[in-house]
Amino acid sequence: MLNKIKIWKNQNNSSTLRDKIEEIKKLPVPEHVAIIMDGNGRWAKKRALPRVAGHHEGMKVVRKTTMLANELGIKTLTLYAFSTENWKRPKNEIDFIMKLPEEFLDTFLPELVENNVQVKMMGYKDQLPVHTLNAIEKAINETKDNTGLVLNFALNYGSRAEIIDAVKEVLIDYKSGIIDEKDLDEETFSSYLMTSDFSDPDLLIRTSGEIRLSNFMLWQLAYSEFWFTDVLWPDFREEHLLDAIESFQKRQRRFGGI
Ligand SMILES: CCc1cc(N2CCCCCC2)n2ncc(-c3ccc(F)cc3)c2n1
Repeated sequence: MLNKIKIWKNQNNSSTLRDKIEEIKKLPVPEHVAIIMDGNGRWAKKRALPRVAGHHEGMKVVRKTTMLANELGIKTLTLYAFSTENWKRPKNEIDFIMKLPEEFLDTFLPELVENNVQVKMMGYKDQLPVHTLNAIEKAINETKDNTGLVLNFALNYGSRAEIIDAVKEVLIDYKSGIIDEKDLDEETFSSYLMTSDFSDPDLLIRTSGEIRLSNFMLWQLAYSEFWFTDVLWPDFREEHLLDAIESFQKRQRRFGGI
């Protein structure tokens, strides 16, 4: 009997989820969604597991979130996977995290290719382990002609460093006569950032109840809608992404106007 109830509930949940997806698809979805995937360590701690168990569980959620974002027609999904500040963590945790891209791609790259997903990365590559970078660059190369969702991983990324480096590049171009001060506007400055190929995020999602940006896309998020949830990233499910997008669709964005 209990088994039959579980089957009925699962069937019911999946039809509810399917209904909600169809409802969401009737209205414009955010073109660019950015997610700060927070709460992995706390998820593990709640279960008396090592922190790395939370990161591993969080990796599985990346796949399901990516597949749903692709199905909804979202153009770009940027995931904050490792910040420039994360190097302060214990070495064993960093070593584990730096193996996750290989594990993820070994398992899911065929599915990403099959679903027309394009993998990209933004961040400071020089400090990443070679094995991590090789795996990511292989995926970038194998998906470069795909035209579906752009899955953009922010790895060893820090927004203030990104802005400082952009200013340095502007100064170099100014001294070389490539640009003049009258040329420098928001659009021109944006072209010097790591996100020059992307539109600004329309929606930022942050999990685990933290309400701060943590040095993530500070320039690019100027006009983005924010959606915060107490849900820990390893517990983030399709319905949470749908809730965030439904909230976005109900908001009227004014970009400073009335
Ligand atoms: C190297 C930092 C890191 C951390 C991480 N975590 C740990 C923290 C956040 C939660 C998700 C799991 N994941 N999960 C997938 C990737 C990944 C990155 C690039 C790529 F091409 C394919 C997969 C990943 N990368």
